[in-house]
Amino acid sequence: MTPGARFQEAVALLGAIAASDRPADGVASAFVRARRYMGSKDRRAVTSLAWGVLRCRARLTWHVERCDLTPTPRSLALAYLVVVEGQSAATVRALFAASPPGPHDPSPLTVPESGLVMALQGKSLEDRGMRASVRYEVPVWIPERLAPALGEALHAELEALLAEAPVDLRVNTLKATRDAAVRALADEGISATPGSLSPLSLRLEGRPHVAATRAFQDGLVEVQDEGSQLVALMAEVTPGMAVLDLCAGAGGKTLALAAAMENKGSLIATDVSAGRLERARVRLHRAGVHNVTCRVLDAETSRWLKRRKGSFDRVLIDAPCSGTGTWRRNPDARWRLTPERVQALVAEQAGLLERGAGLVKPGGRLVYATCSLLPEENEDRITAFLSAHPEYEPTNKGRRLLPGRDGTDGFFIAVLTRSS
Ligand SMILES: C[S@@+](CC[C@H](N)C(=O)[O-])C[C@H]1O[C@@H](n2cnc3c(N)ncnc32)[C@H](O)[C@@H]1O
Repeated sequence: MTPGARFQEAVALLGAIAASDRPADGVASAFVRARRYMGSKDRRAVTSLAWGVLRCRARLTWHVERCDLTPTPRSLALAYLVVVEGQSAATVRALFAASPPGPHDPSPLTVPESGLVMALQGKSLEDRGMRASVRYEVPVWIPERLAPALGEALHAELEALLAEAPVDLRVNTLKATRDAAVRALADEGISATPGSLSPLSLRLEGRPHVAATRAFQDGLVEVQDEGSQLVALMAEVTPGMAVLDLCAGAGGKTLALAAAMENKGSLIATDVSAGRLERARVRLHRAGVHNVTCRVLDAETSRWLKRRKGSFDRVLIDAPCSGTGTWRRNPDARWRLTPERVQALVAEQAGLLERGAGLVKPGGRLVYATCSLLPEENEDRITAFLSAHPEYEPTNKGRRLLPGRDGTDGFFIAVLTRSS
């Protein structure tokens, strides 16, 4: 494909992402699958331009609007080429110069677009005139909602959310030690160094294709953010316990809990999503886990759970949340979050805490976690829960993990012990 055609496909991909309410990576996969004429280099170029634009969409929008143009996928991509990649006006014009244009080439530059390309020459992405929400690429209501929790760290943490997340692995202690996993990865040309927060974590150099390695396929390692590993560690499960992972999803924490339990005792993994639990089953099999029962939460499972009141040593609620702590990974997720959605999530979280509370046995613990940075999903939920549940005492009222300070995704983890 010509460079112009790649530009045109990136614009089409951005349009498809904007028109869909599905996550951008899913839209992108379907987009490239439907275009067999794209080779692997074309795909990389197209998605890398589209992702680049998404990562600085608010700042590019600011620049485009200052030039009196409407921000569209095409005007934003043009602005990206000039402001972020520093392309000259002549190089940009050359993308549109195919004569005659091929079927995948872009339509000629319009006069206002040429003006935009000229006006942006030499400009940098950031500008003192941008307000915080533009500068940090977040919805306008976000900075003031995060300020009470982050205080002076607000700007540094918003900045950290703009960076790309590193690739972290958790070593599966059912199959390997951390040293053995490092050696196995090194044999496959992957360099990994121990993380500093979790004794099981490895941080990889670069972004290798982990799923293609023997170490991964043999279940020695799983991809998991170090913060996510800490959630499972803070549950302090031991072999032989009865544990419920109420919102198990695709099993990230379940896997870590099962390894800590050394495959002994009972671990029930429930979720409302059958598809996610199916993915969990595949991962549990690869990891050599055999003390887990996966159950889709339907009316029957709910009745079954009710009969298990007061019977678990640990109940983990890895709650559905805004995911604000994971924005490094999903450049478009931040633009899909609304205050109304947060409100709905808060109600779900309160409901899940109520449900989990009754299932813990006296002396057992309820572990509540989110990958959110918003106080209403975190500290506020725990305060409200504790005031309604005198039978619970905080063992840890809430530990926060922050991308800037801790180098992990943003997390909140509270551990509450049932006294009676
Ligand atoms: C943060 S994700 C869980 C991630 C998972 N624990 C992991 O480590 O991979 C939240 C999960 O909660 C599930 N969920 C949403 N509402 C639920 C409910 N009422 N009961 C149980 N699970 C629910 C979602 O389907 C989603 O998989």
